[in-house]
Amino acid sequence: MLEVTGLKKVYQAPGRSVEALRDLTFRVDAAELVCVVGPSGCGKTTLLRCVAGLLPATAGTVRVSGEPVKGPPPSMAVVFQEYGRSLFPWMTVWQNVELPLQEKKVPREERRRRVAESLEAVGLAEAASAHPWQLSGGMQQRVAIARAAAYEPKVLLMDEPFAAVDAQTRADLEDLILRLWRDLEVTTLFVTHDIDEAVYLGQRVIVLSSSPTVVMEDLKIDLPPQRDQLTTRSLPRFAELRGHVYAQIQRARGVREAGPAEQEAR
Ligand SMILES: Nc1ncnc2c1ncn2[C@@H]1O[C@H](COP(=O)(O)OP(=O)(O)OP(=O)(O)O)[C@@H](O)[C@H]1O
Repeated sequence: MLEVTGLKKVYQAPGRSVEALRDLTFRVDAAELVCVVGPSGCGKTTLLRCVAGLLPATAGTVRVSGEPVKGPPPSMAVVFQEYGRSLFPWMTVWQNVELPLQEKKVPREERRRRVAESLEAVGLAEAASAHPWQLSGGMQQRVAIARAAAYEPKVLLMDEPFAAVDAQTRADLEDLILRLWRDLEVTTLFVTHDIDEAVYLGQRVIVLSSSPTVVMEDLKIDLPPQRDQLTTRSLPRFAELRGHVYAQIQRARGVREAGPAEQEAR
Protein backbone atom coordinates (compact mmCIF):
# COMPACT_ATOMS: atom_id res chain seq x y z
CA MET A 1 0.00 0.00 0.00
CA LEU A 2 2.77 2.42 0.98
CA GLU A 3 6.27 2.07 -0.43
CA VAL A 4 9.19 4.31 0.49
CA THR A 5 12.24 3.72 -1.69
CA GLY A 6 15.65 5.36 -1.32
CA LEU A 7 14.12 8.43 0.30
CA LYS A 8 16.58 11.25 0.87
CA LYS A 9 15.90 14.77 2.11
CA VAL A 10 18.43 17.57 2.26
CA TYR A 11 17.23 20.95 3.49
CA GLN A 12 18.88 23.86 1.75
CA ALA A 13 19.36 26.92 3.93
CA PRO A 14 21.43 29.98 2.98
CA GLY A 15 25.09 29.01 3.29
CA ARG A 16 24.47 25.44 4.54
CA SER A 17 22.57 22.28 3.84
CA VAL A 18 21.14 19.80 6.37
CA GLU A 19 20.83 16.16 5.40
CA ALA A 20 17.74 15.11 7.38
CA LEU A 21 17.25 11.70 5.69
CA ARG A 22 19.98 9.80 3.88
CA ASP A 23 18.40 6.70 2.39
CA LEU A 24 15.15 5.17 3.69
CA THR A 25 13.50 2.12 2.20
CA PHE A 26 10.53 0.31 3.75
CA ARG A 27 6.95 -0.64 2.99
CA VAL A 28 3.66 -0.76 4.84
CA ASP A 29 1.20 -3.39 3.64
CA ALA A 30 -2.54 -2.79 3.36
CA ALA A 31 -4.27 -2.62 6.76
CA GLU A 32 -0.95 -2.77 8.63
CA LEU A 33 -0.06 -0.48 11.55
CA VAL A 34 3.65 0.36 11.52
CA CYS A 35 5.36 2.65 14.04
CA VAL A 36 8.52 4.66 13.39
CA VAL A 37 10.87 5.51 16.26
CA GLY A 38 14.33 7.01 16.34
CA PRO A 39 16.58 9.35 18.30
CA SER A 40 15.57 12.98 18.66
CA GLY A 41 16.20 14.97 15.47
CA CYS A 42 16.71 11.88 13.27
CA GLY A 43 14.14 13.09 10.75
CA LYS A 44 10.86 11.43 11.82
CA THR A 45 8.77 14.51 11.06
CA THR A 46 10.65 15.06 7.81
CA LEU A 47 9.88 11.47 6.79
CA LEU A 48 6.20 11.92 7.55
CA ARG A 49 6.00 15.19 5.65
CA CYS A 50 7.67 13.62 2.60
CA VAL A 51 5.30 10.64 2.76
CA ALA A 52 2.34 13.03 3.06
CA GLY A 53 3.45 14.92 -0.02
CA LEU A 54 3.86 18.11 2.02
CA LEU A 55 7.60 18.27 1.38
CA PRO A 56 9.43 17.35 -1.83
CA ALA A 57 12.07 14.63 -1.44
CA THR A 58 15.61 15.32 -2.65
CA ALA A 59 15.82 11.77 -4.04
CA GLY A 60 13.84 8.54 -3.87
CA THR A 61 10.15 7.87 -4.17
CA VAL A 62 7.04 7.43 -2.09
CA ARG A 63 4.22 5.40 -3.64
CA VAL A 64 0.68 4.84 -2.46
CA SER A 65 -1.09 1.95 -4.19
CA GLY A 66 1.71 2.07 -6.76
CA GLU A 67 1.16 5.78 -7.59
CA PRO A 68 4.07 8.16 -6.92
CA VAL A 69 3.29 10.87 -4.34
CA LYS A 70 3.90 14.33 -5.84
CA GLY A 71 1.66 16.39 -3.55
CA PRO A 72 -0.84 15.59 -0.77
CA PRO A 73 -2.69 12.51 -2.10
CA PRO A 74 -6.49 12.58 -1.72
CA SER A 75 -6.36 9.08 -0.25
CA MET A 76 -4.32 10.14 2.81
CA ALA A 77 -5.16 11.78 6.13
CA VAL A 78 -2.65 13.16 8.61
CA VAL A 79 -2.99 13.72 12.36
CA PHE A 80 -0.36 16.09 13.75
CA GLN A 81 0.89 16.64 17.26
CA GLU A 82 -0.35 20.23 17.41
CA TYR A 83 -4.10 19.65 17.58
CA GLY A 84 -4.53 23.27 18.66
CA ARG A 85 -3.26 24.45 15.29
CA SER A 86 -4.88 21.78 13.15
CA LEU A 87 -8.48 22.61 14.12
CA PHE A 88 -10.24 25.81 13.07
CA PRO A 89 -11.23 27.65 16.27
CA TRP A 90 -14.14 29.52 14.65
CA MET A 91 -15.79 26.29 13.51
CA THR A 92 -17.71 23.85 15.67
CA VAL A 93 -16.48 20.31 16.23
CA TRP A 94 -19.02 19.07 13.66
CA GLN A 95 -17.91 21.63 11.06
CA ASN A 96 -14.23 20.79 11.60
CA VAL A 97 -14.89 17.11 10.95
CA GLU A 98 -17.15 17.84 7.99
CA LEU A 99 -14.88 20.30 6.17
CA PRO A 100 -12.59 17.80 4.36
CA LEU A 101 -15.67 15.85 3.28
CA GLN A 102 -17.13 19.01 1.73
CA GLU A 103 -13.86 19.60 -0.07
CA LYS A 104 -13.95 15.99 -1.28
CA LYS A 105 -17.51 16.67 -2.59
CA VAL A 106 -19.08 13.92 -0.49
CA PRO A 107 -22.89 14.26 -0.80
CA ARG A 108 -24.66 15.93 2.13
CA GLU A 109 -26.46 12.88 3.57
CA GLU A 110 -23.33 10.76 3.34
CA ARG A 111 -21.39 13.57 5.07
CA ARG A 112 -23.89 13.69 7.91
CA ARG A 113 -23.68 9.97 8.42
CA ARG A 114 -19.89 9.87 8.41
CA VAL A 115 -19.48 12.86 10.75
CA ALA A 116 -22.05 11.49 13.21
CA GLU A 117 -20.51 8.02 13.17
CA SER A 118 -16.94 9.19 13.62
CA LEU A 119 -17.83 11.58 16.46
CA GLU A 120 -19.70 8.71 18.10
CA ALA A 121 -16.67 6.44 17.61
CA VAL A 122 -14.35 8.84 19.43
CA GLY A 123 -16.92 9.49 22.19
CA LEU A 124 -17.65 13.10 21.20
CA ALA A 125 -21.23 12.90 19.90
CA GLU A 126 -22.32 15.23 22.70
CA ALA A 127 -19.69 17.85 21.84
CA ALA A 128 -20.64 18.30 18.17
CA SER A 129 -21.77 21.90 18.59
CA ALA A 130 -18.86 22.98 20.84
CA HIS A 131 -15.87 24.90 19.56
CA PRO A 132 -12.39 23.36 19.84
CA TRP A 133 -11.22 25.93 22.39
CA GLN A 134 -14.00 24.78 24.74
CA LEU A 135 -12.49 21.28 24.86
CA SER A 136 -9.54 19.74 26.68
CA GLY A 137 -6.37 18.87 24.74
CA GLY A 138 -7.27 15.18 24.67
CA MET A 139 -10.76 15.97 23.37
CA GLN A 140 -9.33 18.24 20.66
CA GLN A 141 -7.07 15.43 19.52
CA ARG A 142 -10.13 13.16 19.42
CA VAL A 143 -11.74 15.67 17.07
CA ALA A 144 -8.67 15.53 14.81
CA ILE A 145 -8.85 11.72 14.89
CA ALA A 146 -12.59 11.80 14.11
CA ARG A 147 -11.89 14.10 11.18
CA ALA A 148 -9.30 11.67 9.81
CA ALA A 149 -11.62 8.68 10.35
CA ALA A 150 -14.62 10.37 8.69
CA TYR A 151 -12.46 11.05 5.66
CA GLU A 152 -12.01 7.27 5.24
CA PRO A 153 -8.43 7.47 3.99
CA LYS A 154 -6.54 4.55 2.51
CA VAL A 155 -3.47 5.63 4.44
CA LEU A 156 -3.43 7.34 7.84
CA LEU A 157 -0.28 9.17 8.94
CA MET A 158 0.23 10.22 12.54
CA ASP A 159 3.06 12.45 13.74
CA GLU A 160 3.55 12.12 17.50
CA PRO A 161 -0.18 12.69 17.95
CA PHE A 162 -0.21 12.12 21.72
CA ALA A 163 2.99 13.89 22.72
CA ALA A 164 1.15 16.84 24.22
CA VAL A 165 -1.46 15.04 26.36
CA ASP A 166 -1.26 13.55 29.86
CA ALA A 167 -0.46 9.87 30.45
CA GLN A 168 -4.01 8.66 31.16
CA THR A 169 -5.45 10.48 28.13
CA ARG A 170 -2.61 9.12 26.06
CA ALA A 171 -3.43 5.53 27.02
CA ASP A 172 -7.10 6.11 26.14
CA LEU A 173 -6.18 7.64 22.78
CA GLU A 174 -3.81 4.76 21.99
CA ASP A 175 -6.66 2.31 22.53
CA LEU A 176 -8.95 4.50 20.43
CA ILE A 177 -6.45 4.35 17.56
CA LEU A 178 -6.18 0.57 17.86
CA ARG A 179 -9.97 0.24 17.76
CA LEU A 180 -10.39 2.58 14.77
CA TRP A 181 -7.51 0.94 12.94
CA ARG A 182 -9.11 -2.49 13.36
CA ASP A 183 -12.62 -1.28 12.45
CA LEU A 184 -11.56 0.75 9.41
CA GLU A 185 -8.69 -1.53 8.35
CA VAL A 186 -6.72 1.56 7.42
CA THR A 187 -3.02 1.35 6.56
CA THR A 188 -1.32 3.39 9.30
CA LEU A 189 2.13 4.89 9.72
CA PHE A 190 2.58 6.19 13.26
CA VAL A 191 5.61 8.28 14.20
CA THR A 192 6.47 8.54 17.87
CA HIS A 193 9.48 9.14 20.10
CA ASP A 194 7.90 6.87 22.74
CA ILE A 195 9.32 3.33 22.52
CA ASP A 196 6.60 1.79 24.73
CA GLU A 197 3.91 3.37 22.59
CA ALA A 198 5.53 2.06 19.40
CA VAL A 199 5.76 -1.50 20.74
CA TYR A 200 2.23 -1.36 22.19
CA LEU A 201 0.61 -0.12 18.97
CA GLY A 202 2.71 -1.48 16.14
CA GLN A 203 2.61 -4.72 14.21
CA ARG A 204 6.10 -3.67 13.18
CA VAL A 205 8.46 -1.01 14.51
CA ILE A 206 10.88 0.71 12.16
CA VAL A 207 13.89 2.02 14.06
CA LEU A 208 15.70 4.93 12.44
CA SER A 209 19.37 5.67 13.03
CA SER A 210 20.60 9.09 14.00
CA SER A 211 21.89 11.33 11.21
CA PRO A 212 22.88 10.26 8.51
CA THR A 213 19.48 8.64 8.82
CA VAL A 214 18.79 5.15 7.49
CA VAL A 215 16.50 2.31 8.62
CA MET A 216 18.41 0.59 11.42
CA GLU A 217 15.90 -2.15 11.95
CA ASP A 218 12.47 -3.27 10.80
CA LEU A 219 11.23 -5.25 13.79
CA LYS A 220 8.17 -7.52 13.80
CA ILE A 221 6.18 -7.10 17.03
CA ASP A 222 5.14 -10.65 17.79
CA LEU A 223 2.76 -9.79 20.63
CA PRO A 224 -0.81 -11.14 20.64
CA PRO A 225 -2.90 -9.05 18.20
CA GLN A 226 -5.49 -8.11 20.84
CA ARG A 227 -3.66 -5.43 22.85
CA ASP A 228 -4.65 -4.23 26.27
CA GLN A 229 -2.88 -1.57 28.33
CA LEU A 230 -2.56 -3.76 31.43
CA THR A 231 -2.10 -7.24 30.02
CA THR A 232 0.04 -6.45 26.98
CA ARG A 233 2.39 -4.13 28.84
CA SER A 234 2.88 -6.75 31.57
CA LEU A 235 3.97 -9.48 29.17
CA PRO A 236 7.63 -10.54 29.43
CA ARG A 237 7.82 -10.33 25.62
CA PHE A 238 6.70 -6.67 25.76
CA ALA A 239 9.60 -5.92 28.10
CA GLU A 240 12.02 -7.78 25.82
CA LEU A 241 10.89 -5.90 22.73
CA ARG A 242 10.96 -2.49 24.38
CA GLY A 243 14.39 -3.28 25.82
CA HIS A 244 15.63 -4.25 22.40
CA VAL A 245 14.32 -1.09 20.71
CA TYR A 246 15.70 1.03 23.54
CA ALA A 247 19.14 -0.54 23.11
CA GLN A 248 18.98 0.05 19.35
CA ILE A 249 18.20 3.73 19.86
CA GLN A 250 20.97 4.05 22.40
CA ARG A 251 23.30 2.47 19.88
CA ALA A 252 22.05 4.91 17.23
CA ARG A 253 22.91 7.73 19.61
CA GLY A 254 26.38 6.30 20.09
CA VAL A 255 25.71 4.96 23.62
CA ARG A 256 26.78 1.32 23.97
CA GLU A 257 24.76 -0.76 26.40
CA ALA A 258 23.22 -3.97 25.11
CA GLY A 259 21.51 -5.55 28.11
CA PRO A 260 20.02 -9.05 28.43
CA ALA A 261 16.57 -7.85 27.22
CA GLU A 262 18.07 -6.94 23.88
CA GLN A 263 19.79 -10.27 23.49
CA GLU A 264 16.61 -12.20 24.36
CA ALA A 265 14.45 -10.21 21.94
CA ARG A 266 16.41 -11.27 18.88
N1 LIG B 1 12.97 23.50 7.47
C1 LIG B 1 14.16 23.03 7.84
N2 LIG B 1 15.29 23.62 7.41
C2 LIG B 1 16.52 23.14 7.76
N3 LIG B 1 16.70 22.07 8.57
C3 LIG B 1 15.59 21.43 9.04
C4 LIG B 1 14.27 21.88 8.69
N4 LIG B 1 13.38 21.06 9.32
C5 LIG B 1 14.10 20.15 9.99
N5 LIG B 1 15.43 20.37 9.82
C6 LIG B 1 16.53 19.55 10.38
O1 LIG B 1 16.39 18.25 9.91
C7 LIG B 1 16.70 17.31 10.93
C8 LIG B 1 15.52 16.38 11.18
O2 LIG B 1 14.45 17.16 11.75
P1 LIG B 1 13.03 16.48 12.11
O3 LIG B 1 12.20 17.54 12.77
O4 LIG B 1 12.49 15.82 10.90
O5 LIG B 1 13.46 15.36 13.17
P2 LIG B 1 12.59 14.60 14.26
O6 LIG B 1 13.16 13.23 14.37
O7 LIG B 1 11.12 14.69 13.92
O8 LIG B 1 12.88 15.45 15.56
P3 LIG B 1 12.23 15.30 17.05
O9 LIG B 1 12.58 13.93 17.54
O10 LIG B 1 12.94 16.37 17.82
O11 LIG B 1 10.77 15.53 16.89
C9 LIG B 1 17.13 18.13 12.14
O12 LIG B 1 18.53 18.25 12.11
C10 LIG B 1 16.48 19.48 11.89
O13 LIG B 1 17.22 20.50 12.49
